[in-house]
Amino acid sequence: MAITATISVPVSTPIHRSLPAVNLFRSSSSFAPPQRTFNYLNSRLVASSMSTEAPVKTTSSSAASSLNSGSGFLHFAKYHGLGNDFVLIDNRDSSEPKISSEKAVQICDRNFGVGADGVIFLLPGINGTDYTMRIFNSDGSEPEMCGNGVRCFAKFISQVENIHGRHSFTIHTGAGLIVPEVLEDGNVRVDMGEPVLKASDVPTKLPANKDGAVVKSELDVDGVIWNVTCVSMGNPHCITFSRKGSQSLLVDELKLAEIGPKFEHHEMFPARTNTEFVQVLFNSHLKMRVWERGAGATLACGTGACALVVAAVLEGHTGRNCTVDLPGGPLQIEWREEDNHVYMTGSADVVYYGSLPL
Ligand SMILES: N[C@@H](CCC[C@H](N)C(=O)O)C(=O)O
Repeated sequence: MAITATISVPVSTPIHRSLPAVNLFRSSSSFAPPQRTFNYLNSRLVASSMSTEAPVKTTSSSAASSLNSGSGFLHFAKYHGLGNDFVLIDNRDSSEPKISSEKAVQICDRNFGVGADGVIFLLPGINGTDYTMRIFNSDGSEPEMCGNGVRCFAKFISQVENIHGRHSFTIHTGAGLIVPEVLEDGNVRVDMGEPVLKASDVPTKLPANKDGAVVKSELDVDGVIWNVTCVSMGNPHCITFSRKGSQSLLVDELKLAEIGPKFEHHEMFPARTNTEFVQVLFNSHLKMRVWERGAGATLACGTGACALVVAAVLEGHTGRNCTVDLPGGPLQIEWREEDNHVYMTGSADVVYYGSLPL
């Protein structure tokens, strides 16, 4: 596939190159502040009562108005959350993604495409939510959720809807209701809902303990026994802090590309799995490397960081409030006792705007 792209870089004097003439990032006249009451069908998550300050919506945005579209072009924004990078597509005018999973694979290709860990679609909300998020991994598979992706998604909505100040949205995802809040400092705090520990729901075939969970169980990967805990944040995660009989992992020494795929495709994980290799630095500070289902080694995984803090608490390594160092930077994760929800706070940044011939 030949991909040619036009890009606009978000600097103070934007570079605008030959973009055709219809505003892609249309200012939505139907915008209303995020709703707080809705009838949501997926009961895994409960609506957050996060308070927000009134967002400010202005009439124009230089970044948004720099993106003009014409027929035959796919316009996108490239974002990253700690180096976990995504192509975001404004899909508010349709409930079906504008491009196929095959096209997403081509776009994600780092040599022949734009290059990304996934493609994310901003779709109309359903079940009373403000918006729907769908995502294709770089291999074309569709995961239920993406933590770094949802922070990028929130910043993307702020941009296309031209909202400033502190504000939050309700997002329908394959993992249920997710509530990101864009903070004054530009970081995004996300109510990621409750972790799922029941083995069959993660899903994993590993034998469960009396509570139905897989905590510090043994997993044989090509003759090496790893101690693993399995957690779903809507998508499946296998977390390991050590091999059997050895001390805490030194994650920088792992040959991730060699061992990651063996976890991902292990017969104990019928829906494949994301795997987090974790080193305990202190009782509130962890370091991780990740091998993602459908995307391989990435610089960060938000759902993975949430899942590994849950695993760290269950295994007795840390308290419920941790800093997680990922290859691309830190995330602050809290597994709150009062509501059993996991909260993730971190950055999300636009890289550039572009357009591709369809
Ligand atoms: N990078 C993401 C997770 C994306 C989905 C994952 N590859 C899967 O298939 O479950 C994150 O930040 O959570």
